[in-house]
Amino acid sequence: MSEAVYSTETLKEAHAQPYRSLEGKVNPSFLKALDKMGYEYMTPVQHKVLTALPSYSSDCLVQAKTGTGKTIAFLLPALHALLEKKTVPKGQVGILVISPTRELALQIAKECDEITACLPTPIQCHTAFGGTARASNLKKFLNGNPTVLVATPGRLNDYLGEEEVRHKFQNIRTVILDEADTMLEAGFLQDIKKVLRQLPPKKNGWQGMCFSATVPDKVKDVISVVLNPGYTHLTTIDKSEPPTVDRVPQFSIIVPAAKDVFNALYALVKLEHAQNPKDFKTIIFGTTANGVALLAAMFEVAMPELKIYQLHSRLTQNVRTRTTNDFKAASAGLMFASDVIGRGMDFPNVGLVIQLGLPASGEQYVHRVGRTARAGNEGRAIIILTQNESYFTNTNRQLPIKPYTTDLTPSIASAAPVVERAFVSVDESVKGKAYQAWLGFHKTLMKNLRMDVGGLVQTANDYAEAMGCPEPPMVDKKVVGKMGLKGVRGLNVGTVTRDAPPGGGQRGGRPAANGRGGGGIGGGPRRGARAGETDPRPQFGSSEGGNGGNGRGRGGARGGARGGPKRRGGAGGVDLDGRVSKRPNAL
Ligand SMILES: Nc1ncnc2c1ncn2[C@@H]1O[C@H](COP(=O)(O)OP(=O)(O)OP(=O)(O)O)[C@@H](O)[C@H]1O
Repeated sequence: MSEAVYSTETLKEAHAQPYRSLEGKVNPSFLKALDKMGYEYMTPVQHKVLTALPSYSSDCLVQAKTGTGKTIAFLLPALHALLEKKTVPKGQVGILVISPTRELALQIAKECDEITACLPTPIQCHTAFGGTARASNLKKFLNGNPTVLVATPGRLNDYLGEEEVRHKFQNIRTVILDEADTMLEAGFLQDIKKVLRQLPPKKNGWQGMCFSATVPDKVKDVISVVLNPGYTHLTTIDKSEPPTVDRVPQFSIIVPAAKDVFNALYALVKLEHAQNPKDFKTIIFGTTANGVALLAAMFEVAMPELKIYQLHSRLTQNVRTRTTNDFKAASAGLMFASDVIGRGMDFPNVGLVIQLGLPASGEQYVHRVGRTARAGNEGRAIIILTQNESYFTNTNRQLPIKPYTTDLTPSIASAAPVVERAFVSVDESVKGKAYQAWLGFHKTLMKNLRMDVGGLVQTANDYAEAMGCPEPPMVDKKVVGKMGLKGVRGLNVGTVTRDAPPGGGQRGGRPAANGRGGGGIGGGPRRGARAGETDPRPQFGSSEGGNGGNGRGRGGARGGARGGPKRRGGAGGVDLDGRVSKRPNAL
């Protein structure tokens, strides 16, 4: 099949093989569970894995488009082989699934629970990720029978630091990397290697399974950390097809400058909503967590007719989980998100994905687009870029992006007063954090953006002006130093204290030459902000891994997570919160 059509109806029409045809090959309890889940036919990737894999214990690299049912495609053979071989004693982990994000880990665990629900003896599936109570989860894990563990790398490494935990992996039989290209990328690779060092060696015979929608060549170079040479490579992607969700119409809107993005986004959402007022379920991806929080805050005021959601690493894990579940169940709403849900997450019936600003890569763009048009449904995708950022479409010519068909110019002009008014209600500290995150994110892209530091700061200040800041928000001098922006004209440098978040600034903080007549104390902090609402730490120089839930940083601190390794390896970059870290921008 060349098209990704995967609802039961369309699968039937496409003459997909029914799960029934696997009777005698797959444990009947799984077939019963699949039937209960409403999965009558195999999607192409499920069919391929279940019929073309030499054995259900074979090492494999599997590539299939987003939203085509890869989760079942790895769980089913691994679980079947686990039950058949019976080599994993009670209390030991048999299958380890490693996922890049907390939300995805939860989603996989839920699917595992469903598929094992009809077994005569239930199987326990545990999760381990940051931002959750470590001690009680670990106790449950150690005292329970976690036959399957779904984990994010940071918390997993944290667990594996304990002798008792390592003991539970002595009979491991399958290690699965979901979103394998991300897991084997520079940022995560060190974590994965560290995990593998704590597990029994590969020569003991455990199976490795790597699944992803995108598999760049650089990943194939390091795949040997989990797969034996001679592994089976299965793909349902036709080589002649563009490597993307080709049946999703994709459009771009190029606006002149950073100051125009808010008006353009508002005008676009207004227009798209008017065209589809019923069941308008849309995800809007921003570049940094704090940038996303800003958009959500503005839209809450500007568009009260829509239910607004937000998901990013600056929220507690409880809030993240609740919001994930709410948005999954919602029939309509506007979700503002960072890449914490850029991959793998299955939100039913999302009809539109909007990306505001540059994705980390062409692959990440594809994964974000893949949040729509899932399981056979329709969907569209739109990316808004500034003129400076428009190189993205030129350097990713394989992506089928066409110019947006409606001229938004008049709507953008009429959006301006609404957006301006809405920003009046947005807290200055939210603006300040978004400004700082913007600087951090774009600093790493200066070469591509063809900007020097002066131009970068000027553009950031235009962005601040567009959000209604009377002058550039204050940035802590330590942060300015870490960003390598010391002495750059136009910055409002000061001392940001515990009570004064970025954008606020301590009274009496040293005003800097901001090129706008000084002043220095930009948009003071909201007085009496509750503890925990502001970030006492300078926002650069630490590596949180807020996306991956690696057990450290904000979510971890609040949820009682213990610190994992201090940093990830790899090329320097800015994490999803716009903070400089040692790892690249991708998840
Ligand atoms: N055999 C099937 N029949 C009908 N629906 C299915 C089937 N298998 C999976 N689905 C549904 O398809 C959707 C996508 O599945 P899944 O999340 O596993 O896709 P994926 O390929 O892992 O996506 P991504 O690349 O984004 O991670 C889910 O809603 C899932 O419930």
